[in-house]
Amino acid sequence: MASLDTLTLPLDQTSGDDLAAAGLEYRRVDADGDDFRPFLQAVGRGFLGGESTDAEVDNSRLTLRTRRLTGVFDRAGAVPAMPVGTIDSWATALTASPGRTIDLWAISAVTVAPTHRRRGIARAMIGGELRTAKAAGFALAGLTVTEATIYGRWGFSPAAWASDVVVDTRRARWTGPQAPGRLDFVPKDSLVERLHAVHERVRVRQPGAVPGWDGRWRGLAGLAPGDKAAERVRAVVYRDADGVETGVLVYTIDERDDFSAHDLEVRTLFAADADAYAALWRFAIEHDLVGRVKAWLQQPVPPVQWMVDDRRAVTATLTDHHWLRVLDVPAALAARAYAAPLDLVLRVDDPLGLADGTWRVTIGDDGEAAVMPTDAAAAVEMTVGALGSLLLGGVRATELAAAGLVKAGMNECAALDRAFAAAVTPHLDIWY
Ligand SMILES: CC(=O)SCCNC(=O)CCNC(=O)[C@H](O)C(C)(C)COP(=O)(O)OP(=O)(O)OC[C@H]1O[C@@H](n2cnc3c(N)ncnc32)[C@H](O)[C@@H]1OP(=O)(O)O
Repeated sequence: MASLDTLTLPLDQTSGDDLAAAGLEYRRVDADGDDFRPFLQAVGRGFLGGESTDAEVDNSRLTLRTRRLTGVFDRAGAVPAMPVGTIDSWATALTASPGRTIDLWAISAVTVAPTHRRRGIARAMIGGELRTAKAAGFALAGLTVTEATIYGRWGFSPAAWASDVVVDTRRARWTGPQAPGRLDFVPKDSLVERLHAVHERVRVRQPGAVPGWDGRWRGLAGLAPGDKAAERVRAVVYRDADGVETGVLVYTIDERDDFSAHDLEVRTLFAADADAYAALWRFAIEHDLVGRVKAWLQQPVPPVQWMVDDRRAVTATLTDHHWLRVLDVPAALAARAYAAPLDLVLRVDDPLGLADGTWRVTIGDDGEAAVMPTDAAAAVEMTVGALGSLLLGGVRATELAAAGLVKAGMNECAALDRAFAAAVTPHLDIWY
């Protein structure tokens, strides 16, 4: 279904009616129409950015043409063409366990004009996306968030995490593996293809990951208009002993007062195997005239901590990154492979009524889940948010039970922990 053209789906009637009752218009925006520039300016304003130039509008259009753009308009406003609410969405693929993906309704660009905040516009827009996604057969919706306080009320919850990493290179002597391949600088204008190719190898094995897109790669590569650091972007690739490109590092060096201790800012580092990872991190840490390496969206427990002699030279700050919302419990649970058998009755509470119900969940020795509706008494109860967090195995049922988010006995929690244990720690390595 990732191939489904979401642009052809109708607008949600409930949201349209709710907004109309408040004197507001809910309508789709065509990336090639007159509405597009004001839509983009509204998104930029919502995310505290400046006004987009013509070149930036053209660049954004390349991506947003394939997405479902929806705006909320106030015809009584001073500039009625400028939406007071924006949202975009598209069908993509979430890796549920290594080598297995499930269709995901991805949501982004959620903004409401500061003049119109806290009147229920976001509620209407998010509700509209969830109902549309559910009606189209999606089992999951997902997003990355500006604030952790916003989306829980709609059943989203963190399912994959990422770490912001800072390495003090003066303390970090390399003790990690010696990679057998080679490193080479490559030109910026080759990076869209290179980032795409390496990331595709990474993300299919990485629970919590989604594919990138050309606009994302252009941005990281310093090829998007308006990028003030573009001329400082450099890129290095790793090729293994067979000449296969398995890693790419894109970075800038930001000057500090001490000319021997600048900051190397990693824009992105994708490595399809351990050798590529070690080679690229070693390159960054041992770079001359660099005192600090900073890298965002790294693995929750970054392996580089184990590759230097003073592990406290590496600071990793964990943050929730990928929030999921279950829309169809049987389909979401069937998406992944499990680590151990399980047989229990699960009750899921969903205040929005999209994924409410009671199911018998049976996981066989083959790690496959069968999920059937049942009237039997539930041994385990949880909110739809808790289920979203457990789904990829990024958090243990025992931990959520301690927080009161899962209601189950110790034995049921232990069984859930064994079954849901992730083969690879969930991680999302891009913003979307
Ligand atoms: C996937 C993404 O795009 S993440 C980006 C989110 N957007 C931003 O951070 C941009 C800046 N912020 C905004 O544009 C707006 O404040 C939004 C989109 C976050 C909220 O829009 P609003 O129209 O004001 O929200 P709305 O009025 O529908 O609020 C619905 C509920 O969420 C609550 N809420 C809204 N924003 C926030 C917030 N930032 N933190 C906590 N609660 C919030 C409201 O209080 C309300 O709660 P209630 O139902 O208990 O009364």
